[in-house]
Formats: sequence, structure tokens, C-alpha cells
Amino acid sequence: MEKIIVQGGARLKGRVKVHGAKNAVLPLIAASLLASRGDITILDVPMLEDVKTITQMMKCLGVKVELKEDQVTINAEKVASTEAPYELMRKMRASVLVMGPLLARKKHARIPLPGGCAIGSRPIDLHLKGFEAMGVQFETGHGYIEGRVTDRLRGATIYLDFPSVGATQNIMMAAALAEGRTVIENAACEPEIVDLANFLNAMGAKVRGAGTDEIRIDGVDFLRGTEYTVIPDRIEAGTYMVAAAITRGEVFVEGAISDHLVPLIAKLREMGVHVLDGENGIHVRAEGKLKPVDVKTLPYPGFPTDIQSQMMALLLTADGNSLLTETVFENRFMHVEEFKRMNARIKIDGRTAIIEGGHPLSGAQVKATDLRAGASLILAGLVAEGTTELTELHHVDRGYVDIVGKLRALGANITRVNVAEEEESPVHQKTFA
Ligand SMILES: CC(=O)N[C@H]1[C@@H](OP(=O)(O)OP(=O)(O)OC[C@H]2O[C@@H](n3ccc(=O)[nH]c3=O)[C@H](O)[C@@H]2O)O[C@H](CO)[C@@H](O)[C@@H]1O
Ligand SMILES: C=C(OP(=O)(O)O)C(=O)O
Repeated sequence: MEKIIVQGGARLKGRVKVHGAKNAVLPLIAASLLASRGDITILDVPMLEDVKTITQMMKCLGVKVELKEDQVTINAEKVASTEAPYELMRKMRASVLVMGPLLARKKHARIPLPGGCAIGSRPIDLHLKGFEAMGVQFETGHGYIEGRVTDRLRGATIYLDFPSVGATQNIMMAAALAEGRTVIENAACEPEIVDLANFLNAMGAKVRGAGTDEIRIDGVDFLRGTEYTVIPDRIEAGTYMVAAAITRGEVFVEGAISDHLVPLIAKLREMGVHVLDGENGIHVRAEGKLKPVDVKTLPYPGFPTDIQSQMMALLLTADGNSLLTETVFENRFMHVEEFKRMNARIKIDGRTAIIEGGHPLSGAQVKATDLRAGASLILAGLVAEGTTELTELHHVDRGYVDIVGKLRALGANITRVNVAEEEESPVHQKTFA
């Protein structure tokens, strides 16, 4: 078993570079299925477990994929299968994003029902409603959902009851090759949606309005290969910004785009953290006492749910009580019980966590209950008294490239070991002596 071991107390200082965005690159790879002519090359790809999973998925669909350093090259001139395997879907919910491209390109898709996960039930009803409006008929059975359309998909006006990121992306991809115009109303506005629209347009699609709540897509007959660089990861950037603040450190987060991080920057400033928008990055500095603040997660441009748990770690170090309300996912407070193992004082009232800041955190054995929960426990470990040991690292590996190396380069006392290694030589002596 692998563990991340953190010794609290170091003030982080220096420069950290963010990788390409996980949540942007996964839809781009899925969208590559739409290109019936030429190669797609995606640059600045973070080589994460999720990227490996979606590229494996592409290979299972009969598409040629090559991974090289931070680059993925895909040739989807032939798509041999329209069935997504359960083993890959189980590992990563974003696998559902192959559905729109398969329906558009092959008029058929059979995927395992994604089921719930640690942060909520995460249904795909909005994706399906959109596809149905475009002429797809669905059947479910044996844990799978199968969609078919007899002719080409047809453009439609689709109102989303909630601005779902995945549904917006899936419908956009399907609409790119549909007959006529599709309008997505109450669409998600996340930067990852804009990135997908830019990518589709580079392939020859006609997508307008991405980044607003109404996206119009005029279907084209075919899409072709292109070369494209994925946007920087705003959630990874936000995690390092919080790392600087929680350790009362001083860090330049290279590649972070401040326009993508407006609510986090506003909340950090409200707490008394100095945030400066620099050239090609964001500079964060904090010292002494920080003020408590109230935070509510919302779809973009609201405060991102994917930075909720990291923010909770920071609020535990503020001078007073804060309220943190999660409105996007119904069960995204699993990290609270783990924080409590570290002496945190948090009460949950429905969708709101009441955080009593200012009580010293103590190092403990904790587990990552999901990807961002794992990151936030590492952040708490950076300021806890003593040693924190984090397990269930597969969650963290889904979304962070070398978080241990990056934090260590900023001065953190952090290491990753496996149990066998640990038994040979006790970590406390080996790492921190
Ligand atoms: C790979 C990826 O990009 N993941 C991100 C994406 O997930 P994902 O695309 O799954 O998130 P959605 O925006 O779709 O989900 C938001 C909410 O809508 C609900 N919902 C969604 C679809 C649907 O058909 N029906 C429905 O009820 C979900 O259960 C959830 O409560 O956006 C989330 C919200 O910013 C982020 O936390 C995830 O990191
Ligand atoms: C929830 C997340 O990812 P996913 O949608 O892939 O589970 C995340 O990136 O925080």
C-alpha cells in the first residue's frame, strides 16, 4: 500500500507550474472520435490516471492512440466498436463523454450505466434528454444503456434543467455532426466548455456562444484532425494557491489564469491573502491571522465545487467561524470525517458545513475519500502538528501530476512511500531525520 506522508510546519516558498487541465483534456480526447479525416494532436496533456483510462477507452473503440511525454496523438478515421467496457467506465465517470461522439459518428452507442460515486449519485438524465431530442432512442438492460438513431442526428433546441458540464459537452459533440442547428439553453459556462468549443471549431465545427448560457451549433458533414494545446488546470492552480495561503507562504503559480479563478481569488482576498495577477501566473502571499469567510459552491462563474474541500482546509486555519455550502453535489462532504481525525471542528447542517477555525490541527492517519478530498487532506497535513499519513492515493493520482514533487520543491516535508519500504526503514527516521 502506498502512502503520502506529510510533516506539518513548513512555510511554502517558490514557484510551481500547473499542468494542462484534466477536465478539459478528457472531453477533447473523447471529441477526437468525431474526426473522420487526419490526426488529432493534443499538447500539454497531463499524464494522469484519468488520461490513461480515457485513452484505453479509445483503443477499445478501435481508435489509434499514441501517448508521448505530454502529447497525445489520435487517429479516429476508423472507429471499430461502439461499446464502452464496464471496467473503464467504473474507473472514471468522464467515460460517458464517448456517447455523444459515438452517436454522431456511428449512430449507435452502448455504455455501462455510470452509477453513483463518492460525491453524489451523478445521474446522466440530462445527457439522455438532449440526445432524445436529437432523435436517439434508448434501451436499458443488464446494467447498460444503448442508444440508436436510424438516420443522422438532427439539431434541436435543448434546455438543460441544470447547467451540467458533462451534458453540455456531450450534446455539443453530438451536435457538431448533426443535421441543422442545435441550441443548448442554460448551458454550462466553464472554461473547459470554451476549450472544447475551440477544439471542435479547430476541427471544422461551427460552435458559437460557448462561455455563455446559450450555445449554438450548426452541424457539419465531417470533422478533421488538428493540433491543439489544452488550457491550464484551474483546479490544480487553485490547490497550489490554497497551499500557499494555508502555510502562510509565498508562491508564484505559473500558468494559472486569473480570469478562470475569480471566485477563489475574491475569497482569498476577503480572508486577507495577498493575490497578485502577474504575467503568466498568479502570485499568492499570506501571513499571520486570516479572516473567516462564507463560501457557496455554484456552477461557473461561481465558486468551484472542485476547490470546496481545499477551501475547507484553509478555513480551518482562519480566525473564527466560516460557513461553506455545497450546492453542486449532494454528498461532497466525505472529507469532513477525515478532517475531524486531525482535530478539526466542523458541523454539518444539510448542505452547509460550519467550520470553527483557529484550532490547531494535529497530524493523523487519514484516507482520500475522493480526488479533491485527498488534495485537501495533504493541505491540512502541511500545517498540522506532527505527521499526517494519507492512503487511497489512487484518487489523488486521477487528478494531480506529481503533487508530492511539486510541494516538496516548494519546501514541504512530504514524501510518498509504499508499506514495504516503510517497514524496511521507519518513515519518521528516514524522511525527517
Ligand atoms: C470530468 C469533469 O469535467 N468533471 C467535472 C464535471 O463533472 P460532471 O460533468 O459530472 O458534472 P455536472 O456539471 O454534470 O454535474 C453537476 C450536478 O448536476 C447533476 N446532473 C448532471 C448531469 C445529469 O444528467 N443530471 C444531473 O442531475 C449532477 O448529479 C451534479 O449534482 O463538472 C463538475 C461540476 O463542476 C466537476 O465537479 C467535475 O470535476
Ligand atoms: C469530481 C472531479 O472529477 P470527476 O468528474 O472526473 O469525478 C474532480 O475533478 O474534482
